[in-house]
Amino acid sequence: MKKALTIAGSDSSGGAGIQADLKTFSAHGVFGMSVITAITAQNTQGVFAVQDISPEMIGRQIDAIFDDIDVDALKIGMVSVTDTIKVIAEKLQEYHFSQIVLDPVMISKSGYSLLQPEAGEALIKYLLPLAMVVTPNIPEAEVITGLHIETLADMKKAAKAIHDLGAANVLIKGGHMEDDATDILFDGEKYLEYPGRRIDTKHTHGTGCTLSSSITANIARGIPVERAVEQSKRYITTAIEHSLAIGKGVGPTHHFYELYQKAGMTDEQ
Ligand SMILES: Nc1ncnc2c1ncn2[C@@H]1O[C@H](COP(=O)(O)OP(=O)(O)OP(=O)(O)O)[C@@H](O)[C@H]1O
Ligand SMILES: Cc1ncc(CO)c(N)n1
Repeated sequence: MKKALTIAGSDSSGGAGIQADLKTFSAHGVFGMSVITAITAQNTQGVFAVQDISPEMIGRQIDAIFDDIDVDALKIGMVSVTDTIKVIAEKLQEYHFSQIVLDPVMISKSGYSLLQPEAGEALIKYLLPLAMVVTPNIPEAEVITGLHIETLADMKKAAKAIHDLGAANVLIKGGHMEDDATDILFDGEKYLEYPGRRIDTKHTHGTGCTLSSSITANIARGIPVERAVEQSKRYITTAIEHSLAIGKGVGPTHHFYELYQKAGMTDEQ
């Protein structure tokens, strides 16, 4: 069985973070493991408190996994502070690990800062160059590049700028655009468009986490990046179409193996 790891924060309401990642791995038939970087008190209405896990404990979790188990791919989500970023980067270099999907989580949908502003530079300096795929949304791509993004052409410009910072493949997500939810992938040579019609729902809690963990699971299964993203775009679209009106606010996406089959992805290994 293929094995995937998520290095991310816990979302007590189960819609985003570690919980979304592990559900997504399971739905893809991949064995999921976790390194918890922070615990959030969070629900569908907001993030109310965050407790960061110490960098030492994060390092120990990474060691415990890599000393014992062969990881096929991993994703990085919420990383909170500079010292957390540094220990993750050091450990992944120590283990010569490169199947890395980086979701540069900055601000939650409800507006809470999940990455301290001064840690943004460390994320760019230490984690971006290690990423096989990085998956910023529009506001994150704007922070990373300093560019203003309104059009598909702007997304392409930002993708190129982020590639220049060292990430091998850059996927800019169009979830925050006005009309279509089209995502753009740049691999250093060509741009690929992954068109997506906008689904009219408020229940989009954890869409970014779900997409990046789906890509991680597909990479763990040996699927090349372009096709992994294509399949994961289908998965997230289906997961949003079937999202759940759980709680009083922004409900979560839906993860079920049947959805994975419905998205037409069972033909792969
Ligand atoms: N309403 C929608 N309809 C269709 N696709 C959507 C919608 N919202 C987001 N997506 C898609 O979901 C994926 C995640 O994108 P999004 O921009 O929402 O990520 P995010 O902002 O990082 O999410 P999060 O708030 O969980 O951090 C992308 O493929 C995007 O195109
Ligand atoms: C723990 C966690 N990670 C990521 C997100 C995505 O915004 C969130 N809301 N919570």
